[in-house]
Amino acid sequence: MASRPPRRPGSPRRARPAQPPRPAPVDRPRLTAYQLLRAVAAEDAYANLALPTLLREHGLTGRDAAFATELGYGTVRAAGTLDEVLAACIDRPPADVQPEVRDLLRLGAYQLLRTRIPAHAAVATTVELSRATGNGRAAGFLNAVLRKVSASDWDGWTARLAQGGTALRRIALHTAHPYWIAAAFAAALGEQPDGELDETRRALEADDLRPQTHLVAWPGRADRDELVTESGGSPGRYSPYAVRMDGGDPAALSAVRERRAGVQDEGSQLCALALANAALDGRDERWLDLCAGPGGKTALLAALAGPRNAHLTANELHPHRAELVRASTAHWDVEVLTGDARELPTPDGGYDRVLLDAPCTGLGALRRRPEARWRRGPQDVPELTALQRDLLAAALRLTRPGGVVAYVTCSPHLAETSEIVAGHDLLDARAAFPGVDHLGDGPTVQLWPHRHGTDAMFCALLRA
Ligand SMILES: C[S@@+](CC[C@H](N)C(=O)[O-])C[C@H]1O[C@@H](n2cnc3c(N)ncnc32)[C@H](O)[C@@H]1O
Repeated sequence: MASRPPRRPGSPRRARPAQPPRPAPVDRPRLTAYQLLRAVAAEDAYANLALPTLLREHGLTGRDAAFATELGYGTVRAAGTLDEVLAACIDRPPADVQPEVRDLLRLGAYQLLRTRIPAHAAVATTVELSRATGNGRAAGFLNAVLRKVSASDWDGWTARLAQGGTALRRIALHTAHPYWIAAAFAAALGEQPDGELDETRRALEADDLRPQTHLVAWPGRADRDELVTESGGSPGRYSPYAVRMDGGDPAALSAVRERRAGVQDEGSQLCALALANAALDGRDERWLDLCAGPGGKTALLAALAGPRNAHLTANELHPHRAELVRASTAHWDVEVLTGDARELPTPDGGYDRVLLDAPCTGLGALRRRPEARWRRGPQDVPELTALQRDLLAAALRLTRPGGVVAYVTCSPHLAETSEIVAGHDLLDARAAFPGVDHLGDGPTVQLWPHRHGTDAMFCALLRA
């Protein structure tokens, strides 16, 4: 800030013309991050959909865009743990804090505890932001609370908040996950809440990082090696069609613009491939993707079905998502139906291979949706598992005797995975994941971010 020359003691103060108060300077990346928090909290926005619009509106690119993204996504991801820290620093119930001020506090606390921004800058810029957003009357409160937050670091706060709790509670706080999700991960990894929890910690840490973008080079439409060259990425670890990008915008690639390649997590590719790879005797002509929207796996299955003289049908409950399936499969001969998979007007036993990529909690793809971990709750699970059971019964009914069903979820929650397929005739799904390491004892497959660098996808193969 420019400093004025000191006034000589005793010299008369010169009258200055009245000036309107100067608007507080706006730090656009921080303002963008704050507006993202408001959109998520007040409008139930999805952060990954709201952010690109905000970046465009503020004309942010390059380092500024990266900084706004880091602040916005990081704060949204850590919101639950940040709220516990803030509650310990506020002398009134957090629910009594005005929502705009609570978001400013979260943003300030995130900078203090999870970035290398110096404490004085984190506090000062948050106070400035309060003025720039019409919340200036809370400036003193923000300053006081954030100074208390800055008295310790992330490790110190999470250790203090976890005192007297289980080791799992500490890991959940430290990796910014709700306890019930940390418990679901531990159970899926076979670890106890009061045990060593080494792998659970690694899984939750990996789940707290932004994921690498994966591309799929659809067979028959794109060459994987050319996509590696064009994207500057590297070949996927397991899927013969995957490319792992090291950065950059996939939408800028000509292969993606020309719909020869798409964006798809390698784990999702592997689960679609597992259905195509599964051993099958007899007829292999009719494939079905039962819950297909928005059509990522449908596109890969369509690309695989054609050369094998199989025909693919896709079904989706919601008409707007069925439209997305049509768009994603426009280059192939795919029949797209719109309806409830439990009441499809197709004859029982009509299909040889059926993919049931079931609606689920999405706990295995939290890396992609910063706000999702705090929106879902354990109360969501029973309704979903009831639907998953009904959908699996429908999938088996639609499959011919001896045919195969791939039951897939992007969740590792045991209630949505092993417990749904228990009691059915399971194939050893590991055989349909050639070259994939760390697959455990089977017969089902659970992929993990920390083991495979993929979403935590589950796949069981069932004989109808
Ligand atoms: C996990 S998503 C499928 C993702 C898709 N396989 C992909 O890779 O792009 C589950 C889909 O099932 C749809 N769905 C939910 N209930 C359904 C039902 N009863 N019948 C058919 N589809 C349903 C949802 O709308 C959602 O699009």
